[in-house]
Order: sequence, then structure tokens, then C-alpha cells
Amino acid sequence: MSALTLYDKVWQQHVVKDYDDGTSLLYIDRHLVQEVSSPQAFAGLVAEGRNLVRPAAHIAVADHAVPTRLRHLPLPDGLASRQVSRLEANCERFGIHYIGMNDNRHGIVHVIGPELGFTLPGVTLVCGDSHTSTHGAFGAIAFGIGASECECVFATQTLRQKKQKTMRVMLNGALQPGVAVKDIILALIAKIGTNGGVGHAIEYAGPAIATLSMEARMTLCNMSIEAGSRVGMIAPDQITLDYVRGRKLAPTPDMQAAAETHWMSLRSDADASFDREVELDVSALVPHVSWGTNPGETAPVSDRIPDPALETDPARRAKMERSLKYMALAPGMKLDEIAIDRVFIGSCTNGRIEDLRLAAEVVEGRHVASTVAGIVVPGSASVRIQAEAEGLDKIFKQAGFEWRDSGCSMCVAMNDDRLAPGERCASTSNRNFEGRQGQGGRTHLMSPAMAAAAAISGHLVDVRTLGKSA
Ligand SMILES: CC(C)[C@H](C(=O)O)[C@@H](O)C(=O)O
Ligand code: SF4
Repeated sequence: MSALTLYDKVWQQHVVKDYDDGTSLLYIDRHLVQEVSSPQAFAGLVAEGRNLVRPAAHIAVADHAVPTRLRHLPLPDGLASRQVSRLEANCERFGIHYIGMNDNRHGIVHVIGPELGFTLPGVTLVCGDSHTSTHGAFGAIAFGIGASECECVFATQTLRQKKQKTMRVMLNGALQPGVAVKDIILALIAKIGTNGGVGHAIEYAGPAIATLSMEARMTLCNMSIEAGSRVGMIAPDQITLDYVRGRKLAPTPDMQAAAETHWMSLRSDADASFDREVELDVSALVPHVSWGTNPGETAPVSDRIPDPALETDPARRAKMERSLKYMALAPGMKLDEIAIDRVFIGSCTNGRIEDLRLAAEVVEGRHVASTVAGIVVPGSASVRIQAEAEGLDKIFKQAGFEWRDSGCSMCVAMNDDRLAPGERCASTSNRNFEGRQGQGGRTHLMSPAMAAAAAISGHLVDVRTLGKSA
């Protein structure tokens, strides 16, 4: 038998049937459901008089539309409130486990799946949400799907899919202090482009991976979709097993040894070949920030805004010009002199406990600049509770940040937290297209430590040069 990649192995273990046209019917183990992408799928079930084949394979939570403060009050009437109540009603009707916004297990789908042990190595996991690639950090095949596919999973627990090509991103070296995994993924997207991963399932491998926590691995896999790849995976190792063990929905002690033996077999064979190989030495990386309107328009914070006139490809040049116009930036400007108005620390990319610890470390004993308003939004209630137990909330509040309840918040303009037109934000989220954080809003993507440093300085800055607090 020929050598297999991690993706091949998990794929093969889930194929129900291969078709002549090159597609396969895949068994889907798990499905996360949120309020934005599910209404149409539920409506389809109702219209066809169908039911769920395996209700326990789905967990639902409202994360995009929920407010992140004053949650004890009824939601004001409007789209957000309708989305949340519709999800509740649909879950009730179809017998799906629903986690309410005031529940201690609430949070962004991609944060709570792993926390609950719902996300496990070697499973197939889907959600009507593009950042489902996050869960690949566990060695799962996890990808975002559309509403009609959600309906299909509800009704059949399968999906007809075309197998992706494979791409290995070899991460060599080790990160320097002050440089984060977010800088790896931003630098990678700057290198391969936002279409660089299209049609490919990425496997992140190499010595740098072994040093990364599960939280950091999730940040990496989360942004695979920003490189165009629906799937990002990392082979399970001891760090994975330690993270999963004991979680609420993880295998019970009597099944644990068998599960762990299986999970540890999920790795690419030494002689497996990939359709594409990319290499990045992370030792040489410095903190990055985005300057444009896609995550590939990113540069080291010590750089200057690039000059479109020097770009030889006309399409790229036009895109850069448009980005700079929207962002109100000029070629040659120093990135670390760009003043900001808002800071958002949160999202399914960087709203986990480690992210908040890294940001708090920068913030401790300092104060947010008088020109800046900052919010810290834990990715889940469990992250919030843990952070509060560690006193991180106090550090943020004393520094002048607002401390919020869990949700997608200012990552996406689908709730009350959004930028006003013209406002510029240092954000730990994953998307920076026009209007993403609010109509006319301008987003600079960066790591939690970098966003914290920007909040303190009032402008983009290399966190490593911030100096010691007074
Ligand atoms: C609203 C949702 C379907 C969307 C996604 O697919 O990713 C959102 O989460 C996003 O990050 O843009
Ligand atoms: S936090 Fe942002 S990227 Fe993640 S699911 Fe919510 S809106 Fe999408």
C-alpha cells in the first residue's frame, strides 16, 4: 500500500462510498450549529418532513449575533434577536442540544467545540462556518459548509465531497520571544497569498509545531481558510492527548487507551508525498500587522507601507491602490506610526485563555492611550471564568479596557460591537475586508500581544520595543 498523509487516513476512515465522478460520500461525525447559517437548513427539513438521523451528533450555540454585555436583559427586537430565538426554537423542535448565551459553556462554536471535547482527533467535523478549519488542530478533517449541506448532514449524517489535494507547510525553527503563532499564519498568507491554499488540505508540520500549545495550533488552523484552504490539520501528539483527556465529551476512562492508540496512529507516513510543499523558518519571524483589506496584505510592523507603483502585476497593483484608499494610508508610511482608535482582543482566532494571558502580560501596570477604546472579549464563558480566576479581567479593567461576555463580538459586524465609519482598529481577529468590523471601519490584524501594545501606545507598535512598565 502506498504511503498516506494524515488527511488521506482520516478521509479513508470516513468514506461510505466512492463515486465514478471522483467524489465520495463521507460519514460526518460531528456538526456544530450556529444561528447565522442554520435557519435555511432547518426550514429545508421542515419542508421535506425530515428528521435528524443522529441528534446527538449536533451541538448548537448562538455566537455571532449575541450582545457581549447586559445579557441578563431581553435582546432588543431586531435581526439578532430573531436569529437567536429561531435557533432556540429549531433546536427544541429537532432535539438538538442547545447552549444558551447565559450558560457557562457558551462561546464561539470554534472555541467551545474543543473545550467540551466535542472536537476529537480523527473525526470529521463540519459547521456552517468557514473557520471550522480550526478543529483540524486536533487531527480532525474539519471544514465549513453551506446551508444546504447543513441540511444534508442533519438528515443523513453524510456529505458528498471531492477529496482535496494535499499541501504540507513545514514550519522549521522556533519562535522568538514576542513573536506569536499569529505572526506565522499572517506571514504564511503574505507569502502564499489568499488563494495559495485553494483546493488543498493543509497539514502543518515540522519542529515548530511540537512546541505549540493546542490554543496556538487552533489559531494556526483557524486561518487556513484565509489562505484559501478549507482544511488545516496537525497530527495528534502528547500535547493533543493531554488537552483532550478528561473533557466533558471526551472518551470515558474505559475507552481512553484505545482512543489514544488510534489517535496516535493519525500521522502522515514518513514517505508520504504532498501535492505541494511550503517551508517557513519561524526563527526569523518578527511581529506582523496587516495594512490592507485582505490578510495577505501584511508586513512586518517595522516595515513601511508598500508602494503600488512598484508592483508589476496590474491586477495586484489595482488591488493595493484600492486597499490603501479604503484604509486611508499612503505608500512609504511607517506601519508603526499608524494611529488607532479601537482595539479588539477576542474572536475564534485569538480569544482563548493563552491569548488573553499574552495580552494581559503586555497591559499589566500600563494604561490604554487616551485616544483609544479597547474591549477584551473572551471566546467562551469558560475562558472568561478562567481569566477571572487568574485576575486577568482586573488587569484589563485597570488598564482601561472593557471586559465583556463571550461571543464573536467585533470580529464581525453582526451584533452591537462594531466600528463607526472611518474608525481604525487593531484587531486579533482573522478578516479585514472592507466593512468587516462595521461599515467604513478599518481593520489591522495582529497578535494579542501586538494589539495590547497598540492599545497602550495609541498606534501600531512592535510589542518588543514597548519597554518596561513604570
Ligand atoms: C457568519 C458566518 C457564516 C461566517 C463564516 O462563514 O465564517 C463568519 O463566521 C465569518 O467569520 O465570516
Ligand atoms: S469569531 Fe469571527 S471568524 Fe470566528 S466564527 Fe465568529 S465571526 Fe467567524
